[in-house]
Amino acid sequence: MTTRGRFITFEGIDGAGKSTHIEAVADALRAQGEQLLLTREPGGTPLAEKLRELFLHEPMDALSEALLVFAARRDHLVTRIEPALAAGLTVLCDRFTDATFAYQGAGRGFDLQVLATLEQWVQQGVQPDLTLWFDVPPAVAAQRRAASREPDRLEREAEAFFERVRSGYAARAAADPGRVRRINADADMASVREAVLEVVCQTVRGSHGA
Ligand SMILES: Nc1ncnc2c1ncn2[C@@H]1O[C@H](COP(=O)(O)OP(=O)(O)O)[C@@H](O)[C@H]1O
Ligand SMILES: Cc1cn([C@H]2C[C@H](O)[C@@H](COP(=O)(O)OP(=O)(O)O)O2)c(=O)[nH]c1=O
Repeated sequence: MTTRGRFITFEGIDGAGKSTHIEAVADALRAQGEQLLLTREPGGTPLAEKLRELFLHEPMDALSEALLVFAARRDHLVTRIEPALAAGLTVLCDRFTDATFAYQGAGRGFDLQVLATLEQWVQQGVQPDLTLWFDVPPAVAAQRRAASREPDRLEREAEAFFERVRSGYAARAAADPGRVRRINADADMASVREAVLEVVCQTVRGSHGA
C-alpha cells in the first residue's frame, strides 16, 4: 500500500520570500529523489487559475473574496492535491487556508466563524502536515516587492493592512503550533534557506519512518 504523501504549505505576507524558497525546497527534495507536486493558491487547476485572475484584478468585497478562494481551493483539493497525496507525492503549495484567515479574516475584518465553516465544508478535515510561515515586517516586504514587481490588487494595500495580515498569521500559528512553524524571513537568503530546509527535511524524513 502506498504511504500517503506529505502536504506542506508556504505562507506569509506578499514579498516575504515564499516563492523564492519553495523553489529551493523543491530542488532539494527532487535531488533526494522525492516525487513532488509543486502548486499554488489561488490556482493550481485550470478552473482555479481562472478564479485567481478574477480575484487578483477585479474589485470585490471580502465575502466574494472568501467565496472565490474557497471555490478555487475545493477544485484544487479534489482534482490535484488529494490524488497527489494518495499517490504518495510530497505536495508543496504556495499558500492555502491560513492565507484566507490572514487576508480576508484579519486583513479585511471578515467573520472568522464563517471562514471556519467554509474551511470545514471545503476541506472535510484535510489540513497541511506542515506550514512554514515566513514572518517579516511589512516595511521589509514592501521594499522587496517594490524592487521586484508591479503590484496586483492586494499588493497595493497600505502597510496597516499587511500589519493586520501578519497578526492573522501569528494567531493561526499560536492556535496550531504543531503544524505552523515560524521562519524568521527578515534575514539573508542563505540563512532563511537553511532554516526552511531543516524544518522541511525533518518532516519528509519523518514520513519515511527514518
Ligand atoms: N531573505 C531575503 N532577503 C532579501 N531578498 C529576498 C529574500 N527572500 C526573497 N527576497 C527577494 O524578495 C522578492 C520577493 O520574494 P518572493 O519570493 O517573490 O516573495 P513572496 O512569494 O513571498 O511574495 C524577490 O525579488 C526575492 O528575490
Ligand atoms: C490563497 C489566498 C491568497 N490571497 C492573496 C494573497 C496574495 O496577495 C494573493 C496572491 O498570492 P501569491 O500567489 O502569493 O501572489 P504572488 O505570486 O504575486 O506573490 O492572493 C488571499 O487574499 N486569500 C487567500 O486565501
